[in-house]
Amino acid sequence: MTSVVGREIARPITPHSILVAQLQQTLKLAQENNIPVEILDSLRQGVQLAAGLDPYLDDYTTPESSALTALAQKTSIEDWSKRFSDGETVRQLEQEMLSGHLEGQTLKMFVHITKAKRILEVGMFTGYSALAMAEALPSDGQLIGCEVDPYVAQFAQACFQESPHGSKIVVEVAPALETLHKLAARKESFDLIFIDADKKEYVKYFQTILDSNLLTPDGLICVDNTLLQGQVYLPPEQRTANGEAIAQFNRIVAADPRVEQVLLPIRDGITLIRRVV
Ligand SMILES: C[S@@+](CC[C@H](N)C(=O)[O-])C[C@H]1O[C@@H](n2cnc3c(N)ncnc32)[C@H](O)[C@@H]1O
Repeated sequence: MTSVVGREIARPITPHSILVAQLQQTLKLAQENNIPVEILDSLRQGVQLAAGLDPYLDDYTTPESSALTALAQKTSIEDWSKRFSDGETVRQLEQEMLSGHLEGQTLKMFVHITKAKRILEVGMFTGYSALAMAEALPSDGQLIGCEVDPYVAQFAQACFQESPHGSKIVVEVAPALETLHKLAARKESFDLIFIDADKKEYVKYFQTILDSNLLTPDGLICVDNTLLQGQVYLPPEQRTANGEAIAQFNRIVAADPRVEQVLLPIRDGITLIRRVV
């Protein structure tokens, strides 16, 4: 489990972990008040069922490599707020951005299943998902990672050097849309594309990828955070700007006749998209 190593425990940022925290708070309130024992028992069972899921998924998913554990640990002890206030990062980054064990192993499995040789990652942060996917690439495979922040790109590259798979990763430091257009102009294409950068630009990434043939004919697009903490199905007035952007992205993908998609409730939601026409 990568979310609890290091200096600080990551705050809940998935619909399920937010639900667990909410249920635990409700149970605490119920215990402090004069609640009938049947209601308390029922609530306790609900908390047990919900709180046991994520640790169980972690326990029965293949462990991450030692290089990934080290990367996650290094990410969790970094003082991201200070890096931002000191002007070292161009935006406020946070350890919760790192996808982690379950999602990393899921992506790695997709690379094995699709036999991808060329991967594009849009939004790399400290490189956890990039390295997880690179571990599944053949020795002549390549992953291009798009990252806008030079500090975190360098942080990731230092971690890649500690892994025998790091040499498969090439980092492009620039706004992702610029990199997508540059790659399209060079007629490059990818078997697997992982989208995980600016939520407000997801629609543009998706449309650029399809319109510019950046995806190979049998290629797979994986999109992260498509549940956005549950905001996409909560009442619209409870959505942040990112929640609204993802709700709109999901509607646009669902209405696009060029693709078929499935939204998996893994972590904060991963949508798999393939081109059909
Ligand atoms: C959620 S994090 C990526 C997490 C990473 N994929 C992982 O699984 O550990 C998003 C990253 O996208 C980067 N980003 C945000 N907007 C971007 C843009 N327009 N172009 C490139 N990178 C961007 C951020 O700097 C951040 O590092």
